[in-house]
Amino acid sequence: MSTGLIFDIKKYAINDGPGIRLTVFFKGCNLQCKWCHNPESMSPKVQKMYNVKKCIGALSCIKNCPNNALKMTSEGIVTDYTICNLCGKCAEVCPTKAFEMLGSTISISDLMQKIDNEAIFFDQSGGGVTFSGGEPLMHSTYLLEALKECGKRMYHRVVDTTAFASLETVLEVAKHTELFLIDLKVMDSMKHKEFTGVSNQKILYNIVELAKTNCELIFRMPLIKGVNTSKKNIIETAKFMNSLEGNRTVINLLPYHNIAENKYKKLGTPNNNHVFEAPNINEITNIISIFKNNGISASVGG
Ligand SMILES: C[S@@+](CC[C@H](N)C(=O)[O-])C[C@H]1O[C@@H](n2cnc3c(N)ncnc32)[C@H](O)[C@@H]1O
Ligand code: SF4
Ligand code: SF4
Repeated sequence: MSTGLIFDIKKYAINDGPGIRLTVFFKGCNLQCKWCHNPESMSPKVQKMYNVKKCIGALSCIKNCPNNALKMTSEGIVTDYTICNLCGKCAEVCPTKAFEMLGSTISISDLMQKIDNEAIFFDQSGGGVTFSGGEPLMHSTYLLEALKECGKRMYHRVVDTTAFASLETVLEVAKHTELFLIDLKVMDSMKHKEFTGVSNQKILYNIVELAKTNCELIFRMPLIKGVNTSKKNIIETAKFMNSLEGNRTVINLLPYHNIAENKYKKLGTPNNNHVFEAPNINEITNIISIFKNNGISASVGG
């Protein structure tokens, strides 16, 4: 049985598909979006987060570190990552959880136990399980095992993905998924590469093929001023959606927010000095009507 690196499991999620859901967040992403609100999901390795505001100077972390990797400074505890082996012993003893380890492996049977515990909410609300991240398709062996187990129990399955994987993987996962949530981040491939680290050619090709299956597809677009809010990009997005097989005409708009600002600081990775902005309400209304005029039903949220 495989194991997956997971950084969070969120109960009672209501924005990751229909009904009340349990969302499993994988750690590791093959895109590196400059606006990502889950920076703790980007690295495929276990990480350590330090919140200086929670640190009361108990120093139990320093005493418990087997490698002498911690030092008290005027700016709080500093880790020497050349000797820290991410064993987590500092986080274990920290009384205020100023240190937090990000990412742990979990067996399929343990994961299924957590999912089964929430099943009562799925039945009552028309919900189910969502696999998100990070990028779930980076963990395809584990993901497929989990999807198959959920399928045996008739749980509704959503995969929240970039579709940046081999077509073979995407189509195999599609056999065990009811609904895909997929971003159309920006249609211009150079811009896509500039802001996410990869071109969108493979993504768009995979979506064309995915649309030929019976899976439901809901598109999402993080709305970021100056990146993807131009009339040209909205029309190109609508044109692409209209070219797909099946009725693929729904897009959820997610206005940019910077709730992750603090997380970037705690991870010690300031967000590349990029300052992003969401469009204002008038601009969003205009985007929705451009979509509408081009046959696409767009709304905020989801
Ligand atoms: C964190 S991603 C995980 C799934 C997958 N990696 C993806 O990008 O589609 C989940 C959703 O959050 C959105 N998102 C990420 N950062 C955001 C931000 N700062 N503001 C608004 N939406 C954001 C993404 O566009 C995506 O629709
Ligand atoms: S993770 Fe382990 S090695 Fe690293 S600072 Fe904490 S206790 Fe020391
Ligand atoms: S693809 Fe998704 S998880 Fe990965 S960096 Fe972009 S928004 Fe974050």
